[in-house]
Amino acid sequence: MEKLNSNLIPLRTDFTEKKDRICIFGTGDFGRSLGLKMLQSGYSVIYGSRNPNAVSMVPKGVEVLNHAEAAQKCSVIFLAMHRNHYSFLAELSDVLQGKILVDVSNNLKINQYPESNAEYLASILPGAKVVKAFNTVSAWALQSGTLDASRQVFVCSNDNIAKHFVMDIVRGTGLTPQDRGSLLAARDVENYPLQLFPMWRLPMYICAGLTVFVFLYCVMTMVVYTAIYEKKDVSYYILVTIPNKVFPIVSLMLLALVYLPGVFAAIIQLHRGTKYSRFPNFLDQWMLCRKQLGLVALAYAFLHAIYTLVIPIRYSVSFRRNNGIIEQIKSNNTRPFLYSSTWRSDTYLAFGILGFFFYILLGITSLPSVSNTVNWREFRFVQSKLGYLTLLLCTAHAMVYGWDRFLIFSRFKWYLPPAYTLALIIPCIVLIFKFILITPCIDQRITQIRQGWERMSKTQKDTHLQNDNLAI
Ligand SMILES: NC(=O)C1=CN([C@@H]2O[C@H](COP(=O)(O)OP(=O)(O)OC[C@H]3O[C@@H](n4cnc5c(N)ncnc54)[C@H](OP(=O)(O)O)[C@@H]3O)[C@@H](O)[C@H]2O)C=CC1
Ligand SMILES: [Cu+2]
Repeated sequence: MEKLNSNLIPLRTDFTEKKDRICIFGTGDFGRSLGLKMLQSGYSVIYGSRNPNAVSMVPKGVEVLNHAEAAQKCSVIFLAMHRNHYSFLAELSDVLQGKILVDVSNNLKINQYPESNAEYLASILPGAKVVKAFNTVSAWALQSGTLDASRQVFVCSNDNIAKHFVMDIVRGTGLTPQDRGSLLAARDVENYPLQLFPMWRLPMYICAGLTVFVFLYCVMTMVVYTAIYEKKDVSYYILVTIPNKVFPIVSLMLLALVYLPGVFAAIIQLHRGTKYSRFPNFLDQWMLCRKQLGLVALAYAFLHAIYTLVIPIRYSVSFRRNNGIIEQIKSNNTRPFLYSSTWRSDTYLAFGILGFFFYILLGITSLPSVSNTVNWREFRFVQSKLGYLTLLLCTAHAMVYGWDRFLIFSRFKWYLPPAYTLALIIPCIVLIFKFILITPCIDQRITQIRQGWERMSKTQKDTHLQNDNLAI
């Protein structure tokens, strides 16, 4: 304790100039914007530049000195320059000894260098306290004050005190610091601004692939087939009828794909008899993007609902309806009221509405602001139990809608089933396996595996049995 205090106290007194003086090396875009922001937030700013006398455009009222002079006056120095210029800092190692150096740099490509810029800086100046921060906010955002994107600033360093000091500066400028740990995290922090929706990429590819496939399949089975074999032109299906098949079909497939990896994982665990082994890489990736898959599925379900609502106002539909009435009048023959059709249409509509309702509920609970208000068990209950219920209702909705058009009743050839029968394959697999997995003996086995039963000692097993109610 004694030793710890003697280490900490002198350091803290070193940096008592909080809200006082901050040094920025580099008078480029970022250096100028950061300086302005610091001034507005109540800090005084000194710039370190190669040509102190030739510098223009820096905020009014700031001092511009050469690097060594500027560094001497401050204990915190922001390096607003590119990594390839860091080498000259080695000459300043004496004056930078013990100072906090904030590395704000970004690269042009992900993993451009073998080590992160911050670690590289720390290797050039072993005597300085390197902190990675501010690289996730743009110069433009700092200057305009409209931080449209994230206000979060990731901060990491091997020196805890220096890190917390910089986190206070971040707070002082109205931004939100997020502690990312040691400099080992710097590589991820540097890659972060270069990423473009990394978690959305796989779901988007899957969604685009399925959409194109189902669309072409529908065009072939509905438009081309009818044109060739029935000599009828129904190409107008392409704008509403076919999209209103593609959206629900792909939505149902995607929702099933959210739950399929869970089934695979359970089967793998059952097969291996332990949960202490890694899943194949593809399954890991798949598990990680389930939320995004679910949200795309929800968006498609929305489109399906909207497309369905416009059906009555379509010309082709009202024409057929009116024509039907005229036919009946002309032939003086009233069609009978079909109870089976009433039941069928009401059933699939009811399943559809309830399925859509739970779909939306699932989407809402995945929003961070909502999921923060429920505990882990509640979240799991909603996402898993309600998720399967949604899948069940939506699958039932599709089955009842098209049951008479199923494979064997299809007017198409057996090798060209209607697209929605294809769509039912994955949901049915998931639901059947889920049903098998929740049967008591298999469920118990999975719970044992998840609790690492085999690896436990007798006493551990006893405690587990006592705590059984708490088990997942
Ligand atoms: N622009 C942005 O939106 C963001 C930038 N960053 C990072 O901030 C850093 C600076 O970016 P930015 O301001 O846009 O870049 P600029 O090219 O606009 O400015 C870089 C500054 O570095 C200094 N410099 C240039 N060459 C040398 C050298 N050979 N030796 C020493 N100093 C040199 C110069 O300052 P002087 O002439 O005064 O010496 C120059 O103005 C980069 O690492 C970038 O990745 C991070 C987040 C956002
Ligand atoms: Cu539907």
